[in-house]
Amino acid sequence: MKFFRLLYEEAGEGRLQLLIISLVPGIAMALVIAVVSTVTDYEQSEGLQWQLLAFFVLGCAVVLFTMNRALNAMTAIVAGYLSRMRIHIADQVRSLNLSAFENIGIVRIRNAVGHDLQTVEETAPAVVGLIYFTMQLIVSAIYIGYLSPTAFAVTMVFLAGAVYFYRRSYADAENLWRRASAGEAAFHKSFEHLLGGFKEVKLNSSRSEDLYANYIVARSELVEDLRIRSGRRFNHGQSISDVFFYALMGAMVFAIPHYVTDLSVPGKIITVIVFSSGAITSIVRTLPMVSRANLAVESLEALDEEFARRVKEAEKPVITEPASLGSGLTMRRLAYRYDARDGERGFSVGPCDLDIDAGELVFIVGGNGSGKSTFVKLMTRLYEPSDGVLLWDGAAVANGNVEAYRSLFSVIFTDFHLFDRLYGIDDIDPARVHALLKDMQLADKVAFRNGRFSTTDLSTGQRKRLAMIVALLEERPVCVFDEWAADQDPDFRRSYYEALLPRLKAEGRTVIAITHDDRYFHLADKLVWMEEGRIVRVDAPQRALADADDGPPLHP
Ligand SMILES: Nc1ncnc2c1ncn2[C@@H]1O[C@H](COP(=O)(O)OP(=O)(O)OP(=O)(O)O)[C@@H](O)[C@H]1O
Repeated sequence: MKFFRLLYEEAGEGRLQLLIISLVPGIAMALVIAVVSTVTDYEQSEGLQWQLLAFFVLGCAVVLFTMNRALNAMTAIVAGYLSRMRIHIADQVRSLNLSAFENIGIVRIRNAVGHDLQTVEETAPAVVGLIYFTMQLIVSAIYIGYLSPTAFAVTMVFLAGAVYFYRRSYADAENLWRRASAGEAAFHKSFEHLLGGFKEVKLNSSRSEDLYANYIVARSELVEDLRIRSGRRFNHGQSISDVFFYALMGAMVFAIPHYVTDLSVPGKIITVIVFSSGAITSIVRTLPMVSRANLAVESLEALDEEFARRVKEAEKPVITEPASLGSGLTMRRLAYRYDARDGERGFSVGPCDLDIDAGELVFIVGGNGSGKSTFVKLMTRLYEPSDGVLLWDGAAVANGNVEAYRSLFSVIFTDFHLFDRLYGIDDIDPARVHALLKDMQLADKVAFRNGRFSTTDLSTGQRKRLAMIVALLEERPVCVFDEWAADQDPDFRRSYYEALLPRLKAEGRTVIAITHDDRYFHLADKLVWMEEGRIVRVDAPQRALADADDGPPLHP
């Protein structure tokens, strides 16, 4: 079982010690039960049996002490595993390239960090109990064998029957639980739509009803049905093992006395079996938990394998020196294709040929869905090209320099994320931040204290202005803005095109902006037209204007 293997591996050097302190309480408890069972031999005339009392007290003390140690050790192991896995998953996620991240999906990663790790954490202490009760049963069985080989043989036959039938039910139950887990993932997807699309759902009652009734309720009920069926199979297994158990008791009371000479033996055996019933019940209750933890470990391992397949060593984040752009960027037959989904071919961008000179102001324009954002993700090397070359100052962007290359860019995507603090930007001059807040007309809304903004609860346009402040503070040589002005009022929009972008250019930065604002197209050094994923034309409006100022063009 993967779950046990995981605990074994996580225990590391201390695994032998853990095994011993997990085995000891079960053995000690079985010995205590053996002492208790001798009550049938009790003779009042013999007085208090000091030896047995001492044995009893010592046994109980050993159980308490070693059980406590075993539980503490298991807690430490599992806490270490949890922390290590969380850190590992975060590290793997930041090492993925964007397409790998999109293909794995946020829901799956959240499920691993939340549900799967939590299941492992909750189940691990139960394993100590499982070992304890199993040992108790084994030693009790040996004790029964010592009292009467016949009774031992009968016990083993009944026990084998119970285990056989329980395992059959258990396998069915586990399959049903596996299907329930898959259904659970589908349910969470629908539920994410309810949370993420709360406003849209609130405003549209038929959407609300459809999402609720046909997806959330339907998927939840499917999971409910599978869980009930799975639970029933588990319970069925438990009931059958109980039948064997009662039959065993019956055999001890009504049959075994005919085969033993010492009539105190059946009484002792029954005492042991009665105690064992508690152990069997606990084991039977723990097994479904272990089964769920096993599925959780399977899913964590599958995710980890996917990470291993997709994380490219060369893409692992490394702290790089601030990069600079000397001559510019060159793209030759650069291409990218999204993976096919549901039998549909993925959208492709390219092959694209483009030169962006350092210090240029470049506008990328084109209809919706023409591939502008995808092209920018490819150019910034968030997506790995499926074909072609990308040159940075004449040198190919390849495995060794991709991290450094990415550090050229400050990007504001349309679906940008505002962080709670300025991660990775040291030595910030608060006066500079304050001046930028004033420039962006946010000074009365947002303050900058202790390295963080006082709030990010702002309007869409204001949030974008705050994102712009962060981008400017990064002081990267290339700024990329994806339809930044789309949510700004006309004044801000004008000052973005007529003041901010030219200022960035004047500072020597290269600016690449995706835009639909044709009234400002003339400001660009290069106007890159995209259609259906391809660059169909590149204009040079500023050069055209300069040429017009210099007199009539040579080739009208
Ligand atoms: N994460 C994704 N996975 C698969 N396909 C995608 C993904 N994102 C975009 N696409 C595909 O790429 C096409 C181009 O999308 P893209 O966002 O690049 O266009 P755009 O020109 O920026 O559009 P807009 O002007 O509307 O922002 C889309 O029509 C879609 O089919």
